Amino acid sequence: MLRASHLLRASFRPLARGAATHALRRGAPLVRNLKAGIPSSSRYLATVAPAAPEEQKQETHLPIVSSDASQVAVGWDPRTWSRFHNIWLRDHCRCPKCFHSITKQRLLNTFEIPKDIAPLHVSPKPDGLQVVWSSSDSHTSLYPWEWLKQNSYDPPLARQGEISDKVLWGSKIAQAPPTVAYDEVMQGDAGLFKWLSNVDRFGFSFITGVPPTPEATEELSEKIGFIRETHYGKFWDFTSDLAKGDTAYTTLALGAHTDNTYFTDPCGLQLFHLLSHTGGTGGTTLLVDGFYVASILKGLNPSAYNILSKVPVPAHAAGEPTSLYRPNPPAGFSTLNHDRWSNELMQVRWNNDDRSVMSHLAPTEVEEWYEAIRLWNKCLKSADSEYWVQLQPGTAVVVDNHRVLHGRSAFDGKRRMCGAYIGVDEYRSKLAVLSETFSPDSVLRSTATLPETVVNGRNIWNVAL
Ligand SMILES: C[N+](C)(C)CCCC[C@H](N)C(=O)O
Ligand SMILES: O=C(O)CCC(=O)C(=O)O
Repeated sequence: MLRASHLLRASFRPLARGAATHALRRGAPLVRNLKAGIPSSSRYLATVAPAAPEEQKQETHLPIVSSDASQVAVGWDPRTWSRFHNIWLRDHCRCPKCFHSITKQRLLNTFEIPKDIAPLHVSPKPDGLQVVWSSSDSHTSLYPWEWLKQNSYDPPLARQGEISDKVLWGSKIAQAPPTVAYDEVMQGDAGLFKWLSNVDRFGFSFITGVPPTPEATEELSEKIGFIRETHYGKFWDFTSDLAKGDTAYTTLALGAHTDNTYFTDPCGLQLFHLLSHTGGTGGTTLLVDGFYVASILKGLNPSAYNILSKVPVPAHAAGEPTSLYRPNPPAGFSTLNHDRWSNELMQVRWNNDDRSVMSHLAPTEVEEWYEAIRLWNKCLKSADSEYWVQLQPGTAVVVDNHRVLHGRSAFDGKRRMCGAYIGVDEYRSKLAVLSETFSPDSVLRSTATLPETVVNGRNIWNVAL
């Protein structure tokens, strides 16, 4: 049954023929907004009923909205419509009855929403799409325009043209490596945001001016989030004494690798700070951007890229008598792991020393898999990929262990390194919290002043919720 509130002979039909299209006013002209600075998606807009002369200066431009028995359509411009299912909109109501504004948890019982839920009517308001539901209480919901745009799924709009601000790099990063000053980080959140923004964009960052002590380095690590304790301890201060059953505790060279491939959930960040190196040489640090190398491999040999994206690699940490780590599932995870939704490369997992028996390869896969990792290794070790840097006491480095591989050259003499792991969720949570303040997105900016919206310091329309 159609709930026609108004019908406008629209020049386009966003929903099934005959859908009720909310007419701002019969014949309301569809005008090209010539004002400079109007975002492209809102260049063509229906103008709210022509205002009386004295109100002309306060024109409000709103999308056109339509609804039918199953969906609501929002016309951003004549060629760009989003369609939201009624059940989806009702489920995502964030009024105080449906959504706990402090805890940011759903109060609404999703399963009591009638399957045939539909609007009594929809109308475009300056603050967003208003829906009055045909429920006994005529429940009313408001959805901010920018939130609808960010969460549009038919079609997806938020990712269109979204350019990842990740900077892929090779050896030339040596000319201007991402760096922040310790004092800036310790002074406050702005410096911490700059540091973590470096890591988000480049996959690593140096921190200069760090007091060359384990205590100062531990305190710095904890600015990001609580340290992730493992069988190597919490904050580590290590040297080449095999204090732990791992080659990191020797003088051996370590090829480019990511840590914790034997964990189901490898740590997110790894912080290193060289405290001293006396009576010897070597121990130079190696950094390689796994995302950069993967992009090279994908161009050079897509088949090898696909094999590394498909074949799971088992791994173990078995050097400590009291622990024997393997990931779950034991077959492990592929070397290149992608976001199932965007298909974007999200994680590199690679440590050939910690790799276990490849007992699950199909016979036809064996030779092509070895060929693929041979090419992968060749790309990792190319002069164009490797960034060698000699750490000094006072300069720490933090590495995104899901993206950047690290290693070191062999060394002799007495070398003391300290550092810590930080969980990937702790890192991403801290960056998200800082971003709310230092780089709010269009949804946060456009809804910040709406009533009952920023509660307990957090905007209920945060796209992370
Ligand atoms: C960082 N710390 C020195 C504590 C331990 C290093 C462990 C290295 C291990 N082979 C891995 O790849 O995870
Ligand atoms: O000793 C170093 O410089 C790095 C050691 C290492 O790769 C690790 O601990 O994972």
